[in-house]
Amino acid sequence: MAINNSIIVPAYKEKNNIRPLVTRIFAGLGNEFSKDTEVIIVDDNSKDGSVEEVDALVKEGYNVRIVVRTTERGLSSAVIRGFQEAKGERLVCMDADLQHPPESVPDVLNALKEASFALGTRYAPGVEIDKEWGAFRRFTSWFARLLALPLTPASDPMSGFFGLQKTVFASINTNDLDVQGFKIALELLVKAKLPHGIKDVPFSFGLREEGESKLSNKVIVQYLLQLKELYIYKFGVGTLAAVALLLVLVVLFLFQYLVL
Ligand SMILES: Nc1nc2c(ncn2[C@@H]2O[C@H](COP(=O)(O)OP(=O)(O)O[C@H]3O[C@H](CO)[C@@H](O)[C@H](O)[C@@H]3O)[C@@H](O)[C@H]2O)c(=O)[nH]1
Ligand SMILES: [Mg+2]
Repeated sequence: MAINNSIIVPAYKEKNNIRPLVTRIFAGLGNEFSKDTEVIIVDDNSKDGSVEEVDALVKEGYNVRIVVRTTERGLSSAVIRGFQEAKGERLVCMDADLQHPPESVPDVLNALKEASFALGTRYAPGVEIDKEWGAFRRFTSWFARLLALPLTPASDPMSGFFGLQKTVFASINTNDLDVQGFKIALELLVKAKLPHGIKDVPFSFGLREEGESKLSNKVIVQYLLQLKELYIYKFGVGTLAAVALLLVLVVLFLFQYLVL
């Protein structure tokens, strides 16, 4: 049967999460989607048994494959690679560590029946947000969203759980995308043409139980640099404004070193 849906999972040292992730995705897909969906794991040479785990799942009949990159690293570029490998007309991106509920994948696929972009959002009525987060993490998350507000009206542009139509992805020149860092959804929301708009898919961001987060200070700096690029891309900001923005970014950079 032809594949209509591709679930792309960037993964680095996620061996223990791969089995529960893949089995829960397919269990959640139900009759409508399970036959025409593939899962593509894009692994950056973890060498932790992830390849063997995927081989075992393939033998059990799951439509999953793993792309191992040996010369590149990084979440966003891994997602782009997965989109390029995908056979489906509907593309979904989600993390390997089960923080994005596999059972919500059908909601993303259903949203893509109408919308160009389906955005998993942690900021919607009735959604539980990050119960374990302290005040400072909540503040930085809120502030990071505030900085992105002039770029996109999307409710959660920092989300790593989203979907888009293959035609939307095909209309972008991937060389125009900044693939440093974690925020590939933001990049796509600003640069892609979305003729049928964005549909929110509320979800509760779970806790990582296996493995470790790869979020680092470097990722925060990459986000700030990405914002600067996107402001210039969108507004063609003049020199003065760009310098002002840079100053803000430098202050923020120092701020997170002083406070963290
Ligand atoms: N291939 C590859 N995968 C990576 C890399 N770095 C991280 N990943 C994978 O990307 C996913 C997210 O990484 P985490 O380390 O779990 O990130 P996080 O701090 O939980 O961040 C998540 O939440 C953010 C919102 O708070 C999101 O903005 C972000 O995109 C991500 O979904 C995981 O599946 C992880 O294995 C990399 O260099 N290469
Ligand atoms: Mg995580």
